[in-house]
Amino acid sequence: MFRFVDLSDAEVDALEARYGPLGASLRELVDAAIRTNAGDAEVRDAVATIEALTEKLRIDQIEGASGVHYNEAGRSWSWGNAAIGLRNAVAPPMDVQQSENGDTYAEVHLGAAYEGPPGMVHGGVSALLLDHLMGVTASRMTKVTFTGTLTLKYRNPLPLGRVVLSGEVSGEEGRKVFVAARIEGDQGIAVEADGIFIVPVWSE
Ligand SMILES: CCCCCCCC/C=C\CCCCCCCC(=O)SCCNC(=O)CCNC(=O)[C@H](O)C(C)(C)COP(=O)(O)OP(=O)(O)OC[C@H]1O[C@@H](n2cnc3c(N)ncnc32)[C@H](O)[C@@H]1OP(=O)(O)O
Repeated sequence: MFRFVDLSDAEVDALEARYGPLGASLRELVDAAIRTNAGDAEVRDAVATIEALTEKLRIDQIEGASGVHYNEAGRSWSWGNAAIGLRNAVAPPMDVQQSENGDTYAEVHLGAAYEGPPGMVHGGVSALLLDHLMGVTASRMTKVTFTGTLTLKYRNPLPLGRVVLSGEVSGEEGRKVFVAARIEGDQGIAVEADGIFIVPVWSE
């Protein structure tokens, strides 16, 4: 489930330098596909080019999904993750910063690919990003935690653009870690979240 890989941090950096630009250019492609006004011929040509690229990448593939990896130094990476995956065009990708006291913070730009109501961030996208940031907050990247219960209050619409997430542990009780978090845009707090994250019995 969490796979140990015998790679140094420098080797992981080199792989990220190879695949990071691939994810970034795919995100550009997604945005361009949503916003293009190109005509029939241009779009047909684009489809053929994309299909050729897909075939090129299919030549050598892993079995199944990307998984969550960690190395000797305690670094963890999950390049397919829906919220933070470097190689996943679906992921913004969010970069979660953790301060020494464990509080978390992330600044994310959400463009056209994350729209729900017109010009606003999709509520499920807010939930996705909060869930992940809160999972990191609960785990402190030192223990496995799964989302048990997530409660969200959508207080105000969240315009597309720059958003800021923050979270902190609000309590602990046995294998339960309580986390509070929020997401805000330029007009203030849009979503408030409370979560109960559980250290699964099998991970102890
Ligand atoms: C090798 C080490 C490497 C470490 C490196 C770390 C790297 C970290 C990497 C990445 C950071 C994290 C980023 C992740 C972010 C994404 C988060 C997600 O999307 S998670 C996916 C969605 N969630 C699920 O799929 C859960 C599905 N449910 C389950 O698997 C189980 O139900 C689970 C684990 C939640 C509980 O199972 P039980 O058997 O362990 O727990 P029981 O013994 O029943 O309960 C323990 C206590 O928890 C409460 N509890 C149980 N389930 C609860 C729930 N759903 N809500 C609230 N409380 C619950 C119970 O009432 C009990 O509390 P009482 O001790 O009696 O006070």
